[in-house]
Amino acid sequence: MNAPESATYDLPTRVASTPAVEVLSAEKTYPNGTRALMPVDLTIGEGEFVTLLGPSGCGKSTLLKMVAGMLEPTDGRLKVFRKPVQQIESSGRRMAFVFQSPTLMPWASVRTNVRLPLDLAGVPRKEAEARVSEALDLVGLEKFASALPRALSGGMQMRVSIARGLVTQPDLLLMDEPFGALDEITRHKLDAELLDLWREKKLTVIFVTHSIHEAVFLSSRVIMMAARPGRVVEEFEIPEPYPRTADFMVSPQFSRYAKKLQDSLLRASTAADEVAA
Ligand SMILES: Nc1ncnc2c1ncn2[C@@H]1O[C@H](COP(=O)(O)OP(=O)(O)OP(=O)(O)O)[C@@H](O)[C@H]1O
Repeated sequence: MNAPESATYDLPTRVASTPAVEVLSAEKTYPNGTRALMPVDLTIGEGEFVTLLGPSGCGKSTLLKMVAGMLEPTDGRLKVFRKPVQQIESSGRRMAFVFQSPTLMPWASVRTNVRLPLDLAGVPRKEAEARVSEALDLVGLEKFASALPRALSGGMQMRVSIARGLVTQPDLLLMDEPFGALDEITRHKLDAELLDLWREKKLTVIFVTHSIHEAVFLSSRVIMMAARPGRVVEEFEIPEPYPRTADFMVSPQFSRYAKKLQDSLLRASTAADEVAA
């Protein structure tokens, strides 16, 4: 992806001012009786980069899908840009969801795949094409607009998926382990590019991962969750300046944050085992 024009980052961390997402005692029990989430209270400010971290089954995806309005809470409420999720359009703001798998239409070109949300929304073709070109440019795939997905590497397919999210010009980007299936080097490259996009587009991001290192590298705040039943157990600020370069990853402070998260993850996993025993 292209670097933002100005690469000077002055913010130590984003200051949570206006809430972008408010989770108000929202909980979820699935129809089969699985208690996926105990009541969660969480406010995410505009411009934050928040990561949900925790052992398998702790409800990260469930929480993200409730924020997206793809799942109804069993009890409690969620607001996005001060409106109930279903009324986000009336706030004049938009959100996009990027899944772990790129889920591209294999028979359609990169350009057509990225245009899909605009076609579904009935955006006129000329405007849609211009926005697709801009989104492909942002993720560095403008030269591959006519290619079919199978001609692209896993990392490039994920970029297409991100472009498809960005084409709707979202204010809030929800990402469910988007780089989990990629090799370490590609993942790190996309992490760095995502931070550039976050900064350039002034996005609010909620990012699900299993990776402590990814969480430290990306986040202004990490929410630690535990399983059985799923719940939020701790949260951590990562008040380090952006951009976060490769040097940050080998710094003593990076190791300190990683150790804190590792200890917390261990506590979260042990808590689940004790509940299960
Ligand atoms: N549609 C569903 N019906 C019933 N139970 C579900 C459903 N989706 C998820 N669950 C259960 O809810 C709990 C939370 O699942 P969820 O996928 O939200 O966790 P997660 O933290 O995202 O897990 P992972 O890290 O493995 O992706 C798990 O016990 C899971 O098996």
